[in-house]
Amino acid sequence: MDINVVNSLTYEDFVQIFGSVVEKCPLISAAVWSRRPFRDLADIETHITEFIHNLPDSGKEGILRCHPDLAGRDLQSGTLTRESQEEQSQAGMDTLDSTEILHMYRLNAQYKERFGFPFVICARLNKKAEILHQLSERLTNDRAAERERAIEEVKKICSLRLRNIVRCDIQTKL
Ligand SMILES: NC(=O)NC1NC(=O)NC1=O
Repeated sequence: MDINVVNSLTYEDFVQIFGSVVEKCPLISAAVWSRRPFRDLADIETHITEFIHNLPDSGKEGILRCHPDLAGRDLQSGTLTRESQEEQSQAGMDTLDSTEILHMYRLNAQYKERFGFPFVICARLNKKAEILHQLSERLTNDRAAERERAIEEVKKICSLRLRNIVRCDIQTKL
């Protein structure tokens, strides 16, 4: 989709199309719509990032809680969003054997117990081994550092989801 087309979308259409760029948080695109006209994809991304940055810690943690576990119950029962399903399968989360699923489940539970929100990582930029490594390593962070770390991952997920929607001429490194 061209940026001029994005700028001409009604509020309803914009939220319909961009509502999932941050998992289960259509409120963010609803808020960002009022910042039109956008110069380009990077401009939309900047407004989303700003919105998230300005949230209180409870709001940031709320965003994290909207994310499904990696290789969790939603994946097993086929109730992930389309975006999350694609991302988790790209990272090989849908082909784990039962030992790996159990390992992941235990680490996810430990992480949630420690921080009060689920472990979030950009699955499209990481393979199985790296995800497990990060999950163990990030468990040792303190809560504030980990909240910020996880929000950085949300931004990467969002950036890749946006690029699936809006035509982008410039390749920036994530
Ligand atoms: N928990 C978690 O990281 N979930 C996700 N990561 C990602 O790239 N898509 C997701 O749904």
